[in-house]
Amino acid sequence: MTPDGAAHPAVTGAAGASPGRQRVVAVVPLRDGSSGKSRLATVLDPAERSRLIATLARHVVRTLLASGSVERVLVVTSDPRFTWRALGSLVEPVPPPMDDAPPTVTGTPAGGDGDSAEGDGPGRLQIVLQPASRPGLNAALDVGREIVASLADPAGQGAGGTAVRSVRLLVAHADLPALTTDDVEALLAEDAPVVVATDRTRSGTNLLALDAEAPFTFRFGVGSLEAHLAEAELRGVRAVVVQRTGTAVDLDTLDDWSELPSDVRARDDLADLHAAMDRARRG
Ligand SMILES: Nc1nc2c(ncn2[C@@H]2O[C@H](COP(=O)(O)OP(=O)(O)OP(=O)(O)O)[C@@H](O)[C@H]2O)c(=O)[nH]1
Ligand SMILES: C=C(OP(=O)(O)O)C(=O)O
Repeated sequence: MTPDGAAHPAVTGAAGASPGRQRVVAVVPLRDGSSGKSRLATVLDPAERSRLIATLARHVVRTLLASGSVERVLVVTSDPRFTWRALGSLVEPVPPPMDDAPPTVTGTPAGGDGDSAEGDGPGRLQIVLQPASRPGLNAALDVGREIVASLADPAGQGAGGTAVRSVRLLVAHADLPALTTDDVEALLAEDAPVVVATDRTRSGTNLLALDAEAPFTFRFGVGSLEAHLAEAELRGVRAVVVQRTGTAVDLDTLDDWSELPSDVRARDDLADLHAAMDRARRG
């Protein structure tokens, strides 16, 4: 793995987007509270896996909400009840609308821990139902992207008539225990239309930044780093690859647990899983 802070241009070409004045909306896919972390099923019982899914998602969403550049966070899930239970402590609930608006649950960040930015409006966190008719990770992200694209100002004008470019979409997986606000800001500061934050084996994609309205097919799954770079090339846009500790380390396997920085492994929110993981790791 490369040292923190090192970003690695992988593909170069035409001038890229400058993130300058773009609004940024994060989309976090979170399938449910039971089927995920299946590669840890031999180590953790179902209740522990569910707790791990919730803990990791809380960390990622809290980090995104605390990142100064992120305007709002949409969590796309097929289990809004679990997701609300997992994330509700991060926000002051705002009652969902009574009319036939889309099935979202919104809230504004809870104060008290210094995480919420000044001037937060209602609905900085939205929980979005992934319809059963659109299953899978890539489809979940399409659902999120459609909502994000609808937030773009069609006239290209922000408050006070200043020019505002289209919305920047930041996809972030919900299982990145070492993600920091510095990681998020570093990714968003990359000057390229497509930014891929790869995993520690340099094969997958843990985060992806791109313009919400740019034509681009999500290709998450096995070998998604190469697939996303190929997709960018196909679309004729420049892509850069970023690999930082906080963006690279997800938590799918026992090996991932071993690769976590020791301060992350020791964190309070992972404490109750520590014993189970370490026991399994020792065999
Ligand atoms: N909404 C939604 N999220 C998904 C779906 N599949 C995966 N995800 C999320 O995408 C992220 C990356 O998924 P994986 O790395 O496969 O994680 P996982 O499903 O928890 O783990 P495994 O069971 O080991 O595959 C996690 O935040 C998942 O919750 C899906 O079909 N719908
Ligand atoms: C879905 C992906 O991640 P994971 O390997 O964590 O399943 C991916 O990298 O595209």
